[in-house]
Amino acid sequence: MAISPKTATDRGGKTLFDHTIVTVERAASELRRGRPVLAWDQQRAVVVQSAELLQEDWIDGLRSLADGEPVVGLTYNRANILHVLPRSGDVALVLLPEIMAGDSQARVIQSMADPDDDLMRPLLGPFHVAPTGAEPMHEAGLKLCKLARLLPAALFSASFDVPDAPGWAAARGLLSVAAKDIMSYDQSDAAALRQITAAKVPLAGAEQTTMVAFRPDDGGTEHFALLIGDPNRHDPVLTRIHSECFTGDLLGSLKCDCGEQLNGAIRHMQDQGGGVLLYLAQEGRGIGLINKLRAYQLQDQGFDTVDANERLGFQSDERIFGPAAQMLKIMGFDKVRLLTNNPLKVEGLEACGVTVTERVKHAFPSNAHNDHYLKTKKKRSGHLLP
Ligand SMILES: Nc1nc2c(ncn2[C@@H]2O[C@H](COP(=O)(O)OP(=O)(O)OP(=O)(O)O)[C@@H](O)[C@H]2O)c(=O)[nH]1
Ligand SMILES: [Zn+2]
Repeated sequence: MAISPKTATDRGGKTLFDHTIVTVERAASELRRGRPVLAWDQQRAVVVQSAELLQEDWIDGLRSLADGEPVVGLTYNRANILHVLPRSGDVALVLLPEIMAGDSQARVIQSMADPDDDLMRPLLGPFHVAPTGAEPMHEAGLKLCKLARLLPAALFSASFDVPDAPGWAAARGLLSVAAKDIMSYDQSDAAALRQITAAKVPLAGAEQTTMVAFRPDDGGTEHFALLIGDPNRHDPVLTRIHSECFTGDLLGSLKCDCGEQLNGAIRHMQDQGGGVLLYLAQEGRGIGLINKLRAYQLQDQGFDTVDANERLGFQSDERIFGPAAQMLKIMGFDKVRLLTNNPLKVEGLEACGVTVTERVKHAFPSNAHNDHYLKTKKKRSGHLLP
């Protein structure tokens, strides 16, 4: 169905022809399909391709699109593991490595991205950093990989001057996206959240519960809130920001404390006469379920939860709190008593304009499987745990 200009400008005063979020979402989906996209900044551009999904013929494909050799882009954390460092900033551009007879270049590039192979290929390298430093499009390219829930590593064409990047891309059947739109995506996606619907969902132990659904106008990430009881809007509301954990929340995994924290928060709110549970679609501290399972695989090899994330090329925590703050504001809450052991959640929420009047501790006894995880949270991530 075509969208008439009237409909397009009708939704909360925003225009659907402001393509920012739509374009970033589409570009992320292209990467997930193993397709390249063009990232541009001012008059410069690079073609970006996810490293983990790379196929051999695309290396020549990138050579044919831009003069010069492609380079592999890695975050500081991943580059550090491979003993290369960025020339500046957080992105290392690495020359295509020599390959041994019988190996494929795409396979070696995948191994540079994916630590699953670190033990199988301990002699990978040495790697050499490219003579030119990263440009804004490279940083944006890696951010786009993260938004696509892929490993943050990419094959980039040589960068080049281009007066009309969208036109250049369209002529070659590629999607183009501005680096600045990728970098501001998190804020725009959160700011565009709208309440879509709300319905009663009686929970065992909290029968007066309403589930409220939020979605950005332009098709980005959906988040949910549970209103337990009917908390009043004038006093600070008992609140839990809970990041999605499929394994802990749904499957009852003993590897983390999420399931207990989720059910414990609902019980606590019921006992206290009401509260708000914000259920954020930020699985695995924002890296996605597949990457969390990769992190678990590394933990099976002996790395702790922080080192595992970093070995994958991520920060130890990739979450953002804009969506949580936005949902609270839309529902009419501006002051909270936050159920958490994590000081970063308090800071994150306050930075987004919500007052945290009190941190309410939210700890549960450990078990044989999550004891080390909880100790790591206390020791390395500053969690206020007993
Ligand atoms: N990357 C990664 N994510 C994990 C791991 N274990 C649990 N998670 C994720 O961590 C998040 C836990 O979120 P929360 O319980 O809301 O937050 P928290 O930082 O532990 O802080 P609290 O409010 O004190 O519970 C969920 O998204 C889980 O999926 C892990 O080993 N690696
Ligand atoms: Zn969990």
